Amino acid sequence: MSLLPVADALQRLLQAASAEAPQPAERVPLANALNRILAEPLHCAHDVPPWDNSAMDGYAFASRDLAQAMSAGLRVSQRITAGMAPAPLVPGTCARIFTGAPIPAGADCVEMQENVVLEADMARFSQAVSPDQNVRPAGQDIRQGDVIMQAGQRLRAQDLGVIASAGIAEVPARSALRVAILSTGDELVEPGQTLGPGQIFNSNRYTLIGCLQRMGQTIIDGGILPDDPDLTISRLQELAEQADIIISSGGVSVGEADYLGMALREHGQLDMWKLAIKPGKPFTLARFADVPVLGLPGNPAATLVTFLLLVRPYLLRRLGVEHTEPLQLPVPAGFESSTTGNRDEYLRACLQNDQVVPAGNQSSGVLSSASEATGLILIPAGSVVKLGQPLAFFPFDGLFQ
Ligand SMILES: Nc1nc2c(c(=O)[nH]1)N[C@H]1C(S)=C(S)[C@@H](COP(=O)(O)OP(=O)(O)OC[C@H]3O[C@@H](n4cnc5c(N)ncnc54)[C@H](O)[C@@H]3O)O[C@H]1N2
Ligand code: MOO
Repeated sequence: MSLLPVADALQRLLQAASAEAPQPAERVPLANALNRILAEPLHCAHDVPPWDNSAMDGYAFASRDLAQAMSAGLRVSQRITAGMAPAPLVPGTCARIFTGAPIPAGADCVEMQENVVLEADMARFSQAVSPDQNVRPAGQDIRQGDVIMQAGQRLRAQDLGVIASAGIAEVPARSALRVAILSTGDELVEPGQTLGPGQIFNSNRYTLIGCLQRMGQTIIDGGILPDDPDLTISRLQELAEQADIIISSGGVSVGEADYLGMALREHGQLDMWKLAIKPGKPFTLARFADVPVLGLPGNPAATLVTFLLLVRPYLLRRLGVEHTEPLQLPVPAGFESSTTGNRDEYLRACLQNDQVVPAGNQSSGVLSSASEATGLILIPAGSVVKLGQPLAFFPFDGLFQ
């Protein structure tokens, strides 16, 4: 059976996500909206800033009075601080003004105080100022009626600031997806318990919790599923009643105890299985009781890599995000590799002297190298790596968002 190229798998995942009903929108106070995804575009009801204001602490005046300002000086007729509504400027005078304060009617520029000599109430300017100098015009940042952000935008700190500057207190955001996570395997015990013979600690559960928490989604804990065909079906049924999506780890390869994959193939609808990706080959997309199931391979590095490269874009698209590609930068290879594989290989990698190098042991069963790493690098199927050759580097910071 040939392996599905990663690009095709991704396209199918995104299509499957787009085909689901849009996630409902809810109103979220701006202070709680970090990382939320806008459900509708936002319009600005006001000019930002709302009025012309000073960019400097200094003196506001009419530029036609410049010659007088530089010879005899201009009388200071008023003092304007930020937050005031100033009276119109008395013709032939200037106004003491501070950064952010409104420009009075009749003034069209501001000279900074460092270039002004003050004698009694007369301000004499030591250099020329042009019209509009040091004036921040109304609407310089945002114009009334402008769309400030599009639907599908994930809100970053600076976005919250922009929305606040437009006076918007609550935003329409996509509600969180209810994501069930299910760990499979008789060998698993939870950290904190005692390991018996043949047992290992469940690490994938925590990797997935971290990934989903970082994305702000609601986690339904499906616990550890023993290797039992009937229990597999009943647990999938239970979770399908509560969740929008089920993400499992393990049990999707070809072993005789890989009951999860069997249940999906025999009692659900299989969409895809076996991709040209390393680690992560047995990644499975299926539906069970009409709920999408994303079956991640159990090897801990495969769970991490397939979540970041396949599940994350799927979830983002479910939340209405159009551009789901992670940040990728070309970085020269600090190593060579002459072996070629038939799968796109994602190595856990570190940056070293402006080059990328593999981090530690790259076995699919080894996770500590992912902790050492700062991102993933891609070695496309069928290619070798030459020293200095640019490789696609995916920083974890871009992959976890
Ligand atoms: N004959 C073949 N064997 C395997 C193939 C194959 O093509 N033919 N593919 C290999 C690849 S590639 C992968 S990846 C794994 C994936 O197998 P499963 O998804 O069925 O995963 P399991 O067999 O259940 O577990 C694999 C491995 O991972 C450990 N594991 C599972 N869950 C957890 C967890 N929650 N926390 C920590 N570790 C976990 C498990 O103990 C196994 O060591 O199949 C290969 N085999
Ligand atoms: O697909 Mo797997 O190569 O062992 O992770």
